[in-house]
Amino acid sequence: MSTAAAPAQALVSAPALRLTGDFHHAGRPLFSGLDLPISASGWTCLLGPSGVGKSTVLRLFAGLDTGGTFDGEISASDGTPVATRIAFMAQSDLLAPWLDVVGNVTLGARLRGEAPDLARARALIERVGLAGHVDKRPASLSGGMRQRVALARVLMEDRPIVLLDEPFAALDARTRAEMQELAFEVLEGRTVLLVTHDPAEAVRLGHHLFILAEDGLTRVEAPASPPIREVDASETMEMQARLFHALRGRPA
Ligand SMILES: Nc1ncnc2c1ncn2[C@@H]1O[C@H](COP(=O)(O)OP(=O)(O)OP(=O)(O)O)[C@@H](O)[C@H]1O
Repeated sequence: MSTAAAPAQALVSAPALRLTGDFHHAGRPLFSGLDLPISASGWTCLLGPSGVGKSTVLRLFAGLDTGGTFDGEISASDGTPVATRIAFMAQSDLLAPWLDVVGNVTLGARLRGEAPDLARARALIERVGLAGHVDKRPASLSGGMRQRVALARVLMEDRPIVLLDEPFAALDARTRAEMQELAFEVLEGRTVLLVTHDPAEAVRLGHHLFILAEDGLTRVEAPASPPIREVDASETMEMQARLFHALRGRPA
């Protein structure tokens, strides 16, 4: 097993989270009376139509600007602040164009004034399949390669709470499956909130599944077997079909 699979340090326990409340953009409600529980030390997947507010939910957890007004509460089961314990991978890769792959993967440590763990960074870069590209800048990488740099960067952070906004969306099918497996392995024990449009991905990775729609939040029962699940297992495929129907507004 690669060294990248192991946490950089002993994991501080990962809390459960909860977001409750209302959110408005320019006086218009985006969601009202939302109550989203995120279980400790597992993967919660959030699906739903474009523009319904999934990224906004992630940004609220991360304490980032949303351009709107939130009237509610974000809490952790251990009673300590959430935003300072988060690693966040946004929908756009947000790579620094002047840094090479190693520089981008170790950016968090550098910004905090810490010495980056270069061995761990290089191991993660190898695990995301970019060992031959360490000296390249983002402009000379494909979209899928840039997304893998951003994935390595968020895995490098080794935080108890990890927010992922469509982290595998730019990847081809094979690489996507491999990166799902890598993320699931490296993030073992973390509290993970994954936003995805892909029912197959949600069913493969999720301990808990939610659909956020214009009329509110719906919990969809995940398969009984624990993730990470085989793509072609019958219960995975059956659940994927049910989730797909639920996303189309039909009974799950
Ligand atoms: N900074 C902003 N200022 C004004 N409106 C915004 C801002 N950011 C998002 N919105 C609006 O808020 C709504 C929710 O956006 P959000 O990105 O959270 O949706 P989403 O469910 O993640 O969508 P997608 O699946 O397409 O990524 C959208 O209608 C969007 O137009």
